Amino acid sequence: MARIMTITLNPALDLNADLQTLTPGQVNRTTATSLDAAGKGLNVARVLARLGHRVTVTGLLGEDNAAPFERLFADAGLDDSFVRIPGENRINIKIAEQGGRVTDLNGAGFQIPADALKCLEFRLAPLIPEHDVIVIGGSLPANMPPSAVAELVTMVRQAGKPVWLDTSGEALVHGLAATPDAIKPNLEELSAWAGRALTSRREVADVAARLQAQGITQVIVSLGPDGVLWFGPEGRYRSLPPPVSVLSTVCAGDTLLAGMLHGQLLPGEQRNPTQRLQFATALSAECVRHAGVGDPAAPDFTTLLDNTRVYPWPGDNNHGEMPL
Ligand SMILES: Nc1ncnc2c1ncn2[C@@H]1O[C@H](COP(=O)(O)OP(=O)(O)O)[C@@H](O)[C@H]1O
Ligand SMILES: O=P(O)(O)OC[C@H]1O[C@](O)(COP(=O)(O)O)[C@@H](O)[C@@H]1O
Repeated sequence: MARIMTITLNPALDLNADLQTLTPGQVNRTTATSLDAAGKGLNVARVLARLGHRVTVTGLLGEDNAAPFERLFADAGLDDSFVRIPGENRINIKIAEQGGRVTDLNGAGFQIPADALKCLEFRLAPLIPEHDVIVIGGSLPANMPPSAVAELVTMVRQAGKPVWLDTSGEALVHGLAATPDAIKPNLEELSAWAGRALTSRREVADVAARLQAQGITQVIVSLGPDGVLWFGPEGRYRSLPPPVSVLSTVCAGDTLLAGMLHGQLLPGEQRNPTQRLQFATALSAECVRHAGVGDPAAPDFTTLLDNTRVYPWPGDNNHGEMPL
């Protein structure tokens, strides 16, 4: 199995609260709550570790409430290379209603010391060559300039290693300019980058083609319950997960990215694109049935897999005009 390093610049404790229906401005009673160490790079790392990979987790970690993160590293078997900084990691609130709607309240994160990025780069320099792929995931701390993402993407590329990026907003704008190997925006994030709402497959395909022409080999666009549009080196594919009963969609995107990266790392003879997308999509559908990341060991995972559809999507017909 591969060695992967994930970078989380702004980790979070996810306060997951489940309830029937949220009534703003009222006292609401939850049916379940949990506080979990999270953040995009960490969630990706958890899935990859479950899939048998050796994973190093790094980034910046606030030392005042580091304990739940350190417990996760130990429990999930993740190699901890986080740079500790003064202060607290943020708390992100995730309100999951019975109907499947999730409301996210994501914090801005800690203020980082002036030398934090340099310290991290110093930590990363010897680690990057030891890993097969680097994943950069999530937002940036409030006072970190978005150009930091471009700096990190460039650092990995210059070391000759592939880099996968999952972020949003200005950090995505800067990160894309540095040409990562793969990205996994959802439709909203890609639309924000494109500067307009993308409402048809053709519009998404046009944006993906621009990114691929720039050198971003894989553009994985997630569409929530409508699955995935994948623009990769082997062609274009569309996947559709089976209907599942949704408890919380938090971590679905991170699970999808981890599943796609796992497929990429399989030995050559197992790297069938249809099966890889099918696996990653089914794993992300598994994820939304409960809190936390997707579980490939779920007892009915094979059924989910069998019921996940993947369609090659040739460019020479009018499918591009289809709504998403
Ligand atoms: N309601 C759902 N039912 C089944 N699968 C889902 C559902 N929501 C998300 N997924 C799966 O998880 C993937 C990622 O979800 P999405 O919400 O698009 O990402 P993000 O969490 O990054 O916004 C989707 O592409 C899909 O495969
Ligand atoms: O860094 P950001 O963009 O605020 O996102 C962090 C949040 O995203 C998550 O990683 C979940 O992401 P996905 O739902 O996209 O998989 C949460 O665990 C975390 O609270």
